[in-house]
Amino acid sequence: MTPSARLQSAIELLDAIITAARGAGPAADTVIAAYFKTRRYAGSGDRRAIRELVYLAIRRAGERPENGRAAMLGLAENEPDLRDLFDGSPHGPAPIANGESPAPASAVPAWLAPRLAHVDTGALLERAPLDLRVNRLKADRGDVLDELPGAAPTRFAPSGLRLADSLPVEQHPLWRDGAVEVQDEGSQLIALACRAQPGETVVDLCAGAGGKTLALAADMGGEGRLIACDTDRGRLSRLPPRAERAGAANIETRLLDPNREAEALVDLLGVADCVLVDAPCSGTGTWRRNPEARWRLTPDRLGRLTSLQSRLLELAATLVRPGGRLIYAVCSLLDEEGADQVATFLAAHPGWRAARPFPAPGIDRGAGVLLSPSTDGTDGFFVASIESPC
Ligand SMILES: C[S@@+](CC[C@H](N)C(=O)[O-])C[C@H]1O[C@@H](n2cnc3c(N)ncnc32)[C@H](O)[C@@H]1O
Repeated sequence: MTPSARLQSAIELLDAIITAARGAGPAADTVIAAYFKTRRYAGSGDRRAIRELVYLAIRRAGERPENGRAAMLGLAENEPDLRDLFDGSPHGPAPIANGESPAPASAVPAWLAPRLAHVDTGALLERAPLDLRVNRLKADRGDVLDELPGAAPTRFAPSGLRLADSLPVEQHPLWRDGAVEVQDEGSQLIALACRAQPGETVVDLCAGAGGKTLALAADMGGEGRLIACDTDRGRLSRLPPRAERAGAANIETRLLDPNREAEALVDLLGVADCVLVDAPCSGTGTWRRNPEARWRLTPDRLGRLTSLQSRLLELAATLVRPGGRLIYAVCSLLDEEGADQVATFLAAHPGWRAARPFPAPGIDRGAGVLLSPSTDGTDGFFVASIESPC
């Protein structure tokens, strides 16, 4: 493909990504994969170059652009050579007309900027590293390090590794044997904040496909009860095969009915040593992995998420035994999803006490801790550890 044809493809892809973001459609990666499936003429070099252009344009625009062409005209402001590729050639984009407006550059949507004033938002858009968690049920970090040249131990998570280059992890024997899982160091630290012990009863209330459940299982040495819940059947169904690969035999999954979650949890009332609420959230802390998520968040959606988060926090509290632990986490840097939620909870529940979830890293924020790409090199998270009265 000519450079102009690549640019035109990137514009078409951006159009599809913008439409998907407007209507809660598929994520950018899914849109890109579907686009190339029907365009076999694009070779691997073309695909790489087009993808690169698409993500550069996405990262540059905090607000959802009008269309793909505006997004790309915006990128051409940073990279003037791109302007020459708007050349009207057979597969290239039409020449730039007088008065055409490029999408403005910004790190975050304007309505969110004041709420993220405490964050280095530029770092939220840098490329994310690839971290692995070594599964201690099957392997030892030192041994895995020997097999992965260029990997280094993570700074704070004791079972983590950071890879120097991206690697098709799922094709690696270490992954196939269950010795490693892909997991950001921040997520590893949240599992660590649970201080799950062998023999305990631990509930992972929003387990999804079980990323943190598997880390908890390793901390429990496979002993005790680990109940992984979620309302999303598809996500939860991905956990059992992962647990099998990881050699984690003590996980039970429980599908919850949205708005009737408590009905499936009656037997756990007041008995859990620890409940993890890894709540559904805006994902502002993971924008470096999903930069187009900035185009999807609206005040309405944020409002729905914060209501759900406070409901889940209340539900989780009913499951914790006297003296037990409630760990609340969101991959968001917004106070309304993090520190404010915990402050409201503590005000309504006298006797519950917050403690720092781990000695380092993170910056204290309200009753919890914020992890962020700029200060800790992890995805952005808020995490709080709250103990119930005895
Ligand atoms: C941040 S994700 C969890 C990620 C997961 N813990 C991990 O480490 O991979 C939040 C999860 O909450 C689930 N969820 C949404 N509403 C829920 C509800 N009412 N009760 C329980 N889980 C819910 C979503 O389906 C989603 O899987």
